[in-house]
Amino acid sequence: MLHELISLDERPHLPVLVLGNKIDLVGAVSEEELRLQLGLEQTEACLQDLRSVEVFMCSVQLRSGYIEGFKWLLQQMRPG
Ligand SMILES: Nc1nc2c(ncn2[C@@H]2O[C@H](COP(=O)(O)OP(=O)(O)OP(=O)(O)O)[C@@H](O)[C@H]2O)c(=O)[nH]1
Repeated sequence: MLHELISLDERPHLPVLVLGNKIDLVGAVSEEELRLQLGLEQTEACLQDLRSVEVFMCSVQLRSGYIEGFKWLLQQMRPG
């Protein structure tokens, strides 16, 4: 599903923000593991020039991480 979204020829300029939430919980996966599980390593390698995809680890509970993610998203969507 994520790969289908990322690989879409339609609107290739639109960025994709992946939020890895609940990092405050014991046993939460690391960013590395999340990227691996989502297959984002390969995606980055082959789609780097096509679509921006970024992972931000966060915790809504601790109010951390997601603001940076949305800031990144806004930045990607600014013209120029
Ligand atoms: N510990 C912790 N709990 C969270 C966090 N974010 C959301 N939750 C809790 O996770 C539960 C499910 O939240 P929902 O907003 O219903 O999310 P959902 O996508 O419908 O369900 P899940 O996929 O189970 O998270 C709620 O009890 C939230 O309070 C977080 O960063 N840390």
